[in-house]
Amino acid sequence: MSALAAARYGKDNVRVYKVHRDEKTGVQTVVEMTVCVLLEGDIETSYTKADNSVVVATDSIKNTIYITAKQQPVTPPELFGSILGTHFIEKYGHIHAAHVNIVTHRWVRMDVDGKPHPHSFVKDSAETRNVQVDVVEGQGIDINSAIQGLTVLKSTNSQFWGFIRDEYTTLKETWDRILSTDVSASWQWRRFARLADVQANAAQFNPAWEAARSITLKTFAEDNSASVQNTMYKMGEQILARVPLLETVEYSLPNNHYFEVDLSWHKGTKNTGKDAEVYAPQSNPNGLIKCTVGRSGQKAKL
Ligand SMILES: O=c1[nH]c(=O)c2[nH]c(=O)[nH]c2[nH]1
Repeated sequence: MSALAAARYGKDNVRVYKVHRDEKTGVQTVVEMTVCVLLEGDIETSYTKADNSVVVATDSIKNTIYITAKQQPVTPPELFGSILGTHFIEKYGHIHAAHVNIVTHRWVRMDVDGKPHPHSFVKDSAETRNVQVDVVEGQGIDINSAIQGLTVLKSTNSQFWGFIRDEYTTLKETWDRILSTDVSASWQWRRFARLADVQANAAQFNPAWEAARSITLKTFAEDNSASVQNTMYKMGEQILARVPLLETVEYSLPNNHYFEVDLSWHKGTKNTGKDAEVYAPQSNPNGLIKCTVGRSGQKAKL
């Protein structure tokens, strides 16, 4: 005998673009996002008994995303996700949870002749702003916000020494290395009781994203890094200090290595140590360093 242990379904990769036209100034603002909505509830018989009477078609879910984007603000994405998720649990009595994921793509207003252009934008990197919104009937709304794909490099002021040396160690200690990573940073908000609670705090979401982004960049640039571990911890603690409504901040940072190249075989060319100028960027393998920073008093899961 078998039984359905867990199930959720919905529409993924719903691409949505919305423009706001300010009639007075002629300035237009655009948002492009990729949305996933997955539903949970009393849907077991659709799997076990071929009973489609409990199924909100994924096509209808896609339509609902478009209609909600038309009728409601799509920014901040934390609010849009909460509005969308709440719609499903309120509209359908047998749907008890909605899981909304939104990836917002980076369209940055163009500067032309030193002035912000009213309707032209540039995608200056693969960086995205992401949210995961879980709306659960009777429990509330959990929101996780994130930055992904923010690629950074510093050409000095990064060290790595004092690590374990044993019969497996070949890495040399260094007091000056290249540090490069693709930042994934996320921050977990304290649970919101309901949509009204998210609406009451909606003004906090954009400043939190700006703070997370600027603290990440500033700390990366200014810290004379002892290790990826230590630098990411410094980022996390500053973000928590800046945004009281956050419970945790999480980082996942690949260490994208740049190796020195010994060129002494060519006429004794000096290209190592203090003479290193030409390096070989490595695609793999890479270090991968993760951490979650919480508030002291919270239990650590180490
Ligand atoms: O910042 C670093 N942390 C490590 O844990 C590590 N390990 C390694 O080989 N290089 C580095 N760099």
